[in-house]
Amino acid sequence: MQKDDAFVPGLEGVIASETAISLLDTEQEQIIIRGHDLIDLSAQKTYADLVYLLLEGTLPSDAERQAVEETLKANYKVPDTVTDILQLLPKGTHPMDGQRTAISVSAGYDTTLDDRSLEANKKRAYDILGQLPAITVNSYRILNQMEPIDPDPTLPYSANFLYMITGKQPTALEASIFDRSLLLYSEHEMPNSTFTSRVIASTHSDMYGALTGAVASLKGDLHGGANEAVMTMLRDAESVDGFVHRLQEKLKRKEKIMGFGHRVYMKKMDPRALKMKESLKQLCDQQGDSLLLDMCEAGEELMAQEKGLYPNLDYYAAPVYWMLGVPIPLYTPIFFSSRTAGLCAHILEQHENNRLFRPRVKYTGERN
Ligand SMILES: CC(=O)SCCNC(=O)CCNC(=O)[C@H](O)C(C)(C)COP(=O)(O)OP(=O)(O)OC[C@H]1O[C@@H](n2cnc3c(N)ncnc32)[C@H](O)[C@@H]1OP(=O)(O)O
Ligand SMILES: O=C([O-])CC(=O)C(=O)O
Repeated sequence: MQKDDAFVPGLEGVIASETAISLLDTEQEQIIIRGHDLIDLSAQKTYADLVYLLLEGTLPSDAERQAVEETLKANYKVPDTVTDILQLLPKGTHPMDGQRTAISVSAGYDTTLDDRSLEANKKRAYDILGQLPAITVNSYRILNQMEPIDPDPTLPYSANFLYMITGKQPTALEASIFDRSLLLYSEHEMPNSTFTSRVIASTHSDMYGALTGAVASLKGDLHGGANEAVMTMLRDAESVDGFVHRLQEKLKRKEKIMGFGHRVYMKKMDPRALKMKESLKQLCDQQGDSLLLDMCEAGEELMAQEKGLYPNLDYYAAPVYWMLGVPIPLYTPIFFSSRTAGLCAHILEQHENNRLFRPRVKYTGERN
């Protein structure tokens, strides 16, 4: 029998799974995705490369990347009735909940739902990734009394996603910064949402169910929801002094500051946040307005001094999305859309090499 002292709150540091997908190597300071350093990949590769790497296991050739793009585009169409269901949700529903509902409902349209083979699961992953820009953006648009928008298949997948969000053709810089944000968000070892999806998949439940659980997990502000909370703080503060003052007040009240800290990176900045900070600088230079960068740097300095805490990816992704013209309620759904590539890779892996998750408890209740 397992001893009670095996209990670790929040499973901190516990090895929960074997995986060949990714590792946070805190000693070498690397995020390893199928053998490659994610930060190196972000300098040379696109989100479509990461989709292929995560689902197929190797980096694609140019022709294979092009085939990924074509496959995703061929799956852009969302069934009309899924859009109708989004229309029925109460206005004011968060698009994350719209996204969760649409993914859940999509199970009913899968004519091979009970086929959990690698081949069927991969096809399903590409289908869902293809549909996610329309599901995500149109959840937001419908819930805000706007007409759904159609994808533009002449644009690459990520540029089309940004186009659907803003309704404008992105510049080359905007498209490449958005693509990089998707790449950086695509996979990150065993965060709460990935663990959730693997736990669900381990009962032989299907990919839609595992992803639906993962959306719910990612929504919380201790996880993906932090990017929206960061931007709301920055927007409401309006100035560098206003932002610093707000952070100081929150710290006095012992509140958590969203966008700082990480379960794994304790004493340094999330390397992905550094990359998004570079993108923020580029956008500030291009737009001739450095306010958001100045605010973020002042917040970063204060948090290092006062708490010894450093930014995570959400802290710098938030102002980047703002400068790209993305409405705040879409920040976490975009994170989820990108992460679906990693999540699907984990669900595939779980189905291929399964052991049911069923841990035990440290009982603290009464016993008569
Ligand atoms: C892409 C992502 O999903 S990254 C995560 C995004 N989430 C956030 O940014 C939310 C804000 N951050 C946090 O809440 C945390 O840092 C987490 C949840 C990400 C990880 O934290 P955990 O490993 O659970 O650490 P925990 O919450 O126990 O914090 C340890 C200590 O640091 C403090 N701390 C950690 N993060 C923060 C923060 N953001 N602001 C203020 N204090 C913090 C805690 O208050 C605690 O202090 P104490 O020991 O004096 O009580
Ligand atoms: O790893 C985590 O716990 C959270 C995170 O940064 C991510 O999911 O990208």
